[in-house]
Amino acid sequence: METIFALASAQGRAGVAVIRISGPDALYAAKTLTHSLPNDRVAGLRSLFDGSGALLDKALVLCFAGPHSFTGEDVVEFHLHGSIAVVQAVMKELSNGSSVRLAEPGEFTRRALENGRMDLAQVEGLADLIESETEAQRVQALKTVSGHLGDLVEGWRSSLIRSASLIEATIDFADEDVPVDVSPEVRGILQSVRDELVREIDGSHVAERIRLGFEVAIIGPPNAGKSTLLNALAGRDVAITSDIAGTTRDVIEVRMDLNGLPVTFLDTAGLREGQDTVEQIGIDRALDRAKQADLRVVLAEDGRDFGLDLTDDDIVVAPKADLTGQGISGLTGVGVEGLLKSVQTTLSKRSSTAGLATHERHRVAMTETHSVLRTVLPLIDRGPEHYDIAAEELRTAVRSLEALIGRIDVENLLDEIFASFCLGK
Ligand SMILES: Nc1nc2c(ncn2[C@@H]2O[C@H](COP(=O)(O)OP(=O)(O)OP(=O)(O)O)[C@@H](O)[C@H]2O)c(=O)[nH]1
Ligand SMILES: [K+]
Ligand SMILES: [Mg+2]
Repeated sequence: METIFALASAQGRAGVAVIRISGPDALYAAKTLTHSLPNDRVAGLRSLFDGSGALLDKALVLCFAGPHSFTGEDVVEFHLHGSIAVVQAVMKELSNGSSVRLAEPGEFTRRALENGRMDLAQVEGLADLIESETEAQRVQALKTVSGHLGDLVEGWRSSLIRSASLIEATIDFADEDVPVDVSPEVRGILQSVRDELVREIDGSHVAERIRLGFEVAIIGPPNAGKSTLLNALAGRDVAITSDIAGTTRDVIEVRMDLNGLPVTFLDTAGLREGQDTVEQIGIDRALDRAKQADLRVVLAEDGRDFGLDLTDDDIVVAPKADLTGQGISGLTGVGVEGLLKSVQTTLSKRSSTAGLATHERHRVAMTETHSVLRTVLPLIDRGPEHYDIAAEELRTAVRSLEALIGRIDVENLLDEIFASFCLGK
């Protein structure tokens, strides 16, 4: 195993910059610069020297002997002065050593996974935590990093293995006069796994929205004031507004943090019979995005739904309240605060149903498992002559769950997952 190093903190000027070294030669490589190392897990101030004995920086040095480290290997961290030149000098000195090389993006985490320090869902959670921009995203990602999903899946996995073993034992003793009837126990176990799967599959949709952000589409007829409203929501001039009907054509997105919830507001083309091809394309896009959005804000007086099958949660509000005395006005700001409140209330109510699974990959694996259980449960009811095939099906489901937490079939997933990691993680 090669020893790797990388800047673990962000590029550029900062109070502190952290360089991390991991691998069998980590302690040796660090000692080449510091001449002496502090005790394991105790921070020590050290001078760092280059090969000719010139001072590179004074740094806080931390050693973590494997396997009790992030990667599971020997790890050393240099907490340097956060200067571009200092980081460059120390990186250069490390590169000069023959025993270490620069890490690839995500390589530290990859080693943590390979050494069993994290499961695959935790790795995804870590990537999400690094990406997190709002409070709800932080809280959710931290839950994933803590391994709650892995624990749940491990529980399902052992339940399925136990069920398979129970029915396999019955097959082996099928010749005996009075084989024990395992079906009540197996049925009980499988039903409870099935119910938990349903709950988690349901909850994964909202969890995924929290991870990626909710979308709220502003729609309505031309000149209703949609772009003006978007600008008021954003607090800056994002979209072009004018008294010309059909001003907006592309969908314009503004990301916001609504009291911890990640929400993207979409300004869209005014809905009418398009006057030209380009406007019509914009209108088609508007309808498309409005359909896919988590919530719609309809800026219209007459309660038209534009063929969108509005839900109870969708908000219909009259425009230009300053002229009519009711509704909302992007121009004066009347009702804008209230709109943000009701969007937030609706989405945070929805968020409370979020489950532990946060990625489509999780949902696919759980759905596969669920569909196996739907096949297996009737087989159990139909009696021991069907146990053979039931046990085989259960083994398939076990493999889906193992793939979810990365016990098997990880290789093809890793590159994709780690592609999103930054250098030094
Ligand atoms: N009095 C008043 N005028 C408004 C209000 N909101 C927008 N307007 C005006 O209405 C006109 C249209 O506003 P836009 O924001 O461009 O309307 P839009 O719905 O985005 O229009 P399209 O993009 O063409 O569909 C502009 O002249 C705005 O200044 C409002 O709350 N009150
Ligand atoms: K307009
Ligand atoms: Mg507009």
